[in-house]
Amino acid sequence: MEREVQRVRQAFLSGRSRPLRFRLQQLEALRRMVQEREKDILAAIAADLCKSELNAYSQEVITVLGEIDFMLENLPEWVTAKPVKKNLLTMMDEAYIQPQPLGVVLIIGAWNYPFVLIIQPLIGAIAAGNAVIIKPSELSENTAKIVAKLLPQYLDQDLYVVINGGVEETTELLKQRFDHIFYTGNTAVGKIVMEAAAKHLTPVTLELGGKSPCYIDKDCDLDIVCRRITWGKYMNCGQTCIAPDYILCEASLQSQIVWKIKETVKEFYGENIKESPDYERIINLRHFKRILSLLEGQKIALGGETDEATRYIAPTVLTDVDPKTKVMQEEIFGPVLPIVPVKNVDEAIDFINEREKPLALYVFSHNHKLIKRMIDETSSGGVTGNDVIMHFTLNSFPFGGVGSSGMGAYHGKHSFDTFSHQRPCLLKSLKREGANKLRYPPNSQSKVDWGKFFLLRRFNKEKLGLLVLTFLGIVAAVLVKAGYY
Ligand SMILES: NC(=O)c1ccc[n+]([C@@H]2O[C@H](COP(=O)([O-])OP(=O)(O)OC[C@H]3O[C@@H](n4cnc5c(N)ncnc54)[C@H](O)[C@@H]3O)[C@@H](O)[C@H]2O)c1
Ligand SMILES: CCCCCCC=O
Repeated sequence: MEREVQRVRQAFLSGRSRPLRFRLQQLEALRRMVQEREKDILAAIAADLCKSELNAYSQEVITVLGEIDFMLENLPEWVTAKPVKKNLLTMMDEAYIQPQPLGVVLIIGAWNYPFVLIIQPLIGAIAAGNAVIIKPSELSENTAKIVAKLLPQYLDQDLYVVINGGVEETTELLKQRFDHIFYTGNTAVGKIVMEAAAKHLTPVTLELGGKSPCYIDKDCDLDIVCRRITWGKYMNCGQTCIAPDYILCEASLQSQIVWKIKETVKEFYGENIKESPDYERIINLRHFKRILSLLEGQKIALGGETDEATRYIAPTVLTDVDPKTKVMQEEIFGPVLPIVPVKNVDEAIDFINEREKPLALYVFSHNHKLIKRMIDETSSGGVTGNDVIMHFTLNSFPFGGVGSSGMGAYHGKHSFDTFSHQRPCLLKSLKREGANKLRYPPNSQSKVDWGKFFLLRRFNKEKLGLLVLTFLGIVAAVLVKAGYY
């Protein structure tokens, strides 16, 4: 493992990942890979999650292609040094921020969207000029294999390396020194990753999970609300990091919500859900059993049917759920939707704030003020009002968690920033030494007074002010040089 990381570091130190032209070429090659090998990629995702190729394309491949196009279009501007405002002490100098690659980045992916969750950060890391080691999830083994097979056929083989394996291999990998670790997965392993990173003072991005609440106000169109929630909850069989985890609403709304979700489930997946190409399966038996255990002692208002052999769990709704029960203590990550009755929006806000900060928050209401209030008085990674999931699709948004749902963010420019160091560069001339006497010892009250004047004085008309200050600066420099101070 050590040797493999060393090899990637040597490739980074060669400098070839840095030029803009190279980054663009690699991103274009990645796009070619996705386009030319689309069938293989879709087949792998489909095999891992019992997903139709159409769904694999729309949930994963579209996002990847959109992200590559966005990078190709904007990268030339992002890599350019940005001049910054100067003060009087630096106004004759060159001052700019130069984004630079961090070095060797480790990307650890999760299984639930196994392609996009490793390729989207990879796009950002390449765009920022880094070398990358990618560790796909071992649970989505087909996607892990196809990525390991295809990437070296299209990308630089020494700069971008896939290492497959499980806990043992990841543990070994985490002992190595990286310049950034980007991890997607559960919160418990997030802590392990952060602890390992701390040993080398490596910065981390942690894309974690949590229980994303969904508040339904009584002032709303329940037909539409339930269609949107049904879509976001049962997509990928509930195995989506930002799926609505549970509903908070007044008790009187519960029966209508159950009825409308039931109707929508029929519309989306037909009478025989097991036959629907749009309804996936649970990733493995361990997760299947874990989700089943969450149903114990609950009032099942819809669904509840299961089939261990195919890891099928029907779209399920639980009503009158006691917040102290197990289903409300952990992220469900399956097609089970508890409804927890609350008296009003105040109680809903308290409920959310008493728990860990979620990755997403959803609020449904005709009342715009109520939605704004929810946003103001709670915290979560992201929010969508009157819909679910959709904030993920906008790459001008930073995507990430807060508190126990994660740290750092990515997508679009935010990915580029995550994998870049914003390096401040100040280039001075070796001339004009006279002016520097103001800051050299021995200090004096008049030097301090000049310093205060140059650095603390605020002028309304900035340019005019700077001109005056420049003039005064020259006078001061002349006086200092002549030995008056
Ligand atoms: N925020 C996001 O973007 C996002 C996206 C997808 C999933 N998630 C969250 O991820 C969770 C589901 O994923 P998961 O954790 O089951 O995926 P997982 O089991 O695939 O684990 C994630 C990665 O961690 C590695 N790993 C597992 N145990 C490890 C250990 N002990 N030491 C080192 N590495 C280890 C795995 O090899 C894998 O690559 C949910 O909580 C979900 O909300 C978050
Ligand atoms: C529509 C794709 C959503 C992907 C969300 C990633 C987290 O699981």
